[in-house]
Amino acid sequence: MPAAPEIRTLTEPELADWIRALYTGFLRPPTPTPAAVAHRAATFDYSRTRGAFDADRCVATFRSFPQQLTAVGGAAVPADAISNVTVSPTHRRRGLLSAMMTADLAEARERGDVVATLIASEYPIYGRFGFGPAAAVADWEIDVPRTGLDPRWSGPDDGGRIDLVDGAAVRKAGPELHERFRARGHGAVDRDDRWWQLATGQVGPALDPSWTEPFHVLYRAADGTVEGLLTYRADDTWGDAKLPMNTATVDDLIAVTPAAERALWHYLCSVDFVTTVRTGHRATDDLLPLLLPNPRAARPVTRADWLWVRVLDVVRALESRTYAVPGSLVLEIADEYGGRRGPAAGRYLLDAAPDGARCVATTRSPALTLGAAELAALWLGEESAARLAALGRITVHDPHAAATADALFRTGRAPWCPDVF
Ligand SMILES: CC(=O)SCCNC(=O)CCNC(=O)[C@H](O)C(C)(C)COP(=O)(O)OP(=O)(O)OC[C@H]1O[C@@H](n2cnc3c(N)ncnc32)[C@H](O)[C@@H]1OP(=O)(O)O
Repeated sequence: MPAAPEIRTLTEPELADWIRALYTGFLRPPTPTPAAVAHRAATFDYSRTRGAFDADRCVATFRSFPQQLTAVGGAAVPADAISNVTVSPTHRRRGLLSAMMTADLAEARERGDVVATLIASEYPIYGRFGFGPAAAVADWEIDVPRTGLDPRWSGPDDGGRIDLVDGAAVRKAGPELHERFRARGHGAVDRDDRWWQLATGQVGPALDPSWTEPFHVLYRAADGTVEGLLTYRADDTWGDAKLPMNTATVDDLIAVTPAAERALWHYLCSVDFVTTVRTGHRATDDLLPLLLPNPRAARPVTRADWLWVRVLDVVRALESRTYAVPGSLVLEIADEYGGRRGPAAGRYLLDAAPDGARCVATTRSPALTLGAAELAALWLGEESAARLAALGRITVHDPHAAATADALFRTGRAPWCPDVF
């Protein structure tokens, strides 16, 4: 029987081999370019980058980094963001992911992170570790000629203006705009400098020779404040009868006012030649379809789980968000994975009010018993307790408790994480 692969953190000389394993797991051409290695070398925290090594070959990858996740009400909570998870096909289903995850989550809890986050490649992987789908996304395809929008539109009529700008202008205005955006949207995560460099091509061409420059547009309100950013690409498709049939695809559209959101969508649907708009991943309750005079012109093409959350510290997670109405609830959280007690396990009394909440361990009888994954699905307002109870995933001890939980936890707008990480 060959020795089990050794799981440990990385040293810099092993990075190229680690990236090769990463590309292998994601079915990308395996050998990284020197630029890709150099870029990651400059941005990685090796103490949070794990690999599994069989003899001298890296056969599994796992990385985490610090992140700020916006809770309901706008507070940023420290999150352990998990990414780059792969196990090579030669070593699958031997527990390598489980071992790397267990080690990372233990460190995150120790560090004081409130939650762990990830974007799951496939639904069945992470529930077993206490992650729950916490913010879904939806994509629409807009049939532009059917939207009912005025085809003679030539810009916002609200005093604002739209400007095409270059990547340098986006790197200047984008981060501050995004800070305002994420402070008002639960489910959003922070973006570092590297995010803006990648989005604007400062490092893109070196990392990926097929990278092409997108179009960037800023919306400024009448007083000059930047309130929205749109980044999009377009193809070059023409029909047989010399009719333009171009598709514009959104890379990023963030706005801090409905006026900016409305103007940016209207702008994109007004670009000459563009007959189809692909929206990219939006909030499931995005304003978009209803911004169009004919909402059916926006055909839903995707609705899927996106951001997954794992609560590591129940007290701080519940105290960090706001609640629409006052109320109290005793929750029993059943949390076990890999045969051990998980960090969310316990019985908690939540005393919630619109201006804050208090959560303490309690011995009182629970109103609801739920798993860590279900707690995550409720925490950002994504899921309904009544629905989880109907599915048998929440045990209801008090007949009013599911309704109370929904009154407390649900939010007027759906959570949304526009980013992939
Ligand atoms: C945040 C991100 O980076 S998402 C990207 C995740 N990576 C990928 O999808 C790339 C392709 N897939 C892979 O690399 C691997 O299959 C991984 C990482 C998903 C799983 O790694 P493994 O080492 O095989 O997982 P491990 O052996 O620890 O499995 C633990 C349990 O999860 C189950 N499991 C693991 N992966 C899957 C899956 N894709 N679908 C269903 N069940 C799964 C296993 O069957 C096992 O179940 P058991 O305990 O009941 O026996």
